[in-house]
Amino acid sequence: MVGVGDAPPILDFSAFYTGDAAAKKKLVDDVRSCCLHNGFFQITGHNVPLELQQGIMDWNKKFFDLPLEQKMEINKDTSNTWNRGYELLKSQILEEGTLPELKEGLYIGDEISKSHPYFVNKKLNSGPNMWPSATVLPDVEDFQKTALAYYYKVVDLAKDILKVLAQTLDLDESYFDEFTEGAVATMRLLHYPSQPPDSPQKLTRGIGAHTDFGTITILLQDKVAGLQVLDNHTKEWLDVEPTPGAFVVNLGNLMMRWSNDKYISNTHRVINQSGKERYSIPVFFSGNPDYVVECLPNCREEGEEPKYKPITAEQAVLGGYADSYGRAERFKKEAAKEASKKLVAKEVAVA
Ligand SMILES: O=C(O)CCC(=O)C(=O)O
Ligand SMILES: [Fe+2]
Repeated sequence: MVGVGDAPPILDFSAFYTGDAAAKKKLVDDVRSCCLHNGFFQITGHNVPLELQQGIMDWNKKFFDLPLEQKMEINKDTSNTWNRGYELLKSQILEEGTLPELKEGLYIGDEISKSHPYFVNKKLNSGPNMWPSATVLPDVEDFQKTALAYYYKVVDLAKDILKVLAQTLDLDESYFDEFTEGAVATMRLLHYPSQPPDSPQKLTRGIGAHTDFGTITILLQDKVAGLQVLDNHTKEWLDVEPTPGAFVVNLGNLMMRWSNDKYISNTHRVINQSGKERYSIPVFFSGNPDYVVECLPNCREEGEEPKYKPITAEQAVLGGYADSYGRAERFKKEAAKEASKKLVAKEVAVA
C-alpha cells in the first residue's frame, strides 16, 4: 500500500504474465492503491527489453545532437498538420505564469500512410511520421526501426496495464478491449537542457506543473533526475528517481474523468537543475479516438449522477492541447509586443 508522502512505488508487473493468483491479486491491489492515491506508479518486470529501452534512448540523444536547422526541416508546426516531428525549445507552457519550457521534443506515432482512414478523416495525431532525411542522418533507418519497435512494444504494454486497471475496478480484464482497438498513442522524445544558473529559479521549468490529457502515460527516464510528482495529500513535491529498466506509469485526465474522479490524474513537473542534459520518453496512450467515454461501472453510487457528460477520447485530448499550446503562443505574442514597444521607445529616445 502506498502511504502519504511516498514516492510512486516500483511494482513487479511480471505477476500479470506469469504470477500465481495471489501475486496477480497483489499487483491489482497495489495498482488500485496507487490510482486512488497519486495516480502514479512504476513498473519493472514488463515485456519491453532493456536493450530496446537503451536503443531508443541512444537515438533520443543522437537526434537532439543534430544542428538546429536540420531538426527544423521536420518542424512539427510547419512540416505537417498531424502533430508529428520536431518541437522547438520553449514551445509550450503547461504551468500558468511560468516561462516557456526548457525542453525540445520529437513527436512520433503509429506509422500511418496517407490512405489510412485515420489520416483521411484527420483523426487525432494520425499520419506519417516525420524522420530526418538520410543526408542529415545516414543511419536514419536504424532510428526508424528502433523507434517504431519501441513504440509498438510500449503500446502493447499500455493495453496490458489497462487489463490490470480494469481489474482494479472489479471489471473483466477485457473491459477496455474495445477502447484499445484502433487506439492512438503518441510518443515524445524529450531533451531538457540543464537550466542555466542565471535563469529565474521560481519561473523556470523543463515542463511546468500539469496533468496529462490522455488515458495513461508510460514514461522512460534516462539517468538524470528531475521529474517530480505532487503528493496529493501533503502537497509536497516527490522526486521520481530514475530506476534502470523501470517505467513510470501515470493516469491522465481522461482516465480520471472516466472514473468519475475516483482515480487521480496527478500534477507533475520537471525541473532540471542537475547541470546535465536530461532525456526522457513519454508515450501517451489516448485510446480509440471515436470511443465514447462515460462514467465507468463501479465509479458512482447507485442513483448518483455522473459528474461528466460523455465525450470522445479525441475531443478530450484535443481540449488539453489547445490550452497548453495556446498559453505559450499568447506568452510569445505578449513578449514580442513588449519587445517592440521597448524598441519603439528606444528609437524615440535616440531620435
Ligand atoms: O520528462 C518527464 O519526465 C515527464 C514528461 C511529462 O510529464 C510529459 O511529457 O507530459
Ligand atoms: Fe506529463
